[in-house]
Amino acid sequence: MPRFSANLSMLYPELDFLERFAAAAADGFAAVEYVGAYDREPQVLRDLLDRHDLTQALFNLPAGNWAAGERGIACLPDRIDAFRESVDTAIRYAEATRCNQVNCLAGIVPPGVDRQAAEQVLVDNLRHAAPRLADAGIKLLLEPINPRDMPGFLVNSTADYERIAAEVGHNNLFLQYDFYHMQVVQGDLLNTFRRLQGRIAHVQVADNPGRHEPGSGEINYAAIFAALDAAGYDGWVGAEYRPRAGTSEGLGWFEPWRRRR
Ligand SMILES: O=C(O)[C@@H](O)C(=O)CO
Ligand SMILES: [Mg+2]
Repeated sequence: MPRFSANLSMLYPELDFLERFAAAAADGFAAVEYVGAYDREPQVLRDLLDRHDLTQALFNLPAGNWAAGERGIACLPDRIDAFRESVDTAIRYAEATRCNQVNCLAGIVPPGVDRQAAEQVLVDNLRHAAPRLADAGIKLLLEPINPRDMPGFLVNSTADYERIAAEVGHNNLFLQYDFYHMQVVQGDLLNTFRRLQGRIAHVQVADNPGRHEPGSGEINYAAIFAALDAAGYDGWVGAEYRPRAGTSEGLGWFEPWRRRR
């Protein structure tokens, strides 16, 4: 039976961030995830998780200046020291929230920087991060993201992940398999999931086109959820989509799996 995590960076946009924890719990989610909450004290997050009996399923390494358009600093040649500090910060937040996996957003290749050079910076940074996170009992994930939603983003496909993971050469580098991004970039969703399942630590779902609720577009999520079960996938499934109307009103797809208190 799939276990769902509410992605608080996209769900409940009608609420302030800290109010979204209660809303997700009230709607029957057992876990939450988000891009990052480094502007909050870790204990504030831990208190909310405890108060609402929620698991922290995932968050991202610090991703730079989000408002200025940065989407990760791991491939930026002039931010290597900042990246290495970000790993320590992420460990501190993961320990406080009992989160056992973090995603690395590779970043957008800056103008004038060669993609291969940016990828080498990413590889070197992941070689730094993977063992440190492993020592803390935290999985490091790498998420391919489609270039339509995030133009210039360095890691777009599972082939990119496989090439980079082979270069990094550390077993603590897993794949974050976002079905929405993978549908946009490469399709063949279930074959790819099955082939890479041993390296997939987290999946996320949204439909295409529009990145709205599962069942709103072309992706057969009934088949995908059944296949996750059949494959014995025991990770979280991140509900990471733009609600078409109110978040709670749009949770009809989630009915079979709500946690009933
Ligand atoms: O798919 C996404 O956009 C997220 O998983 C993420 O981490 C970057 O926003
Ligand atoms: Mg995602």
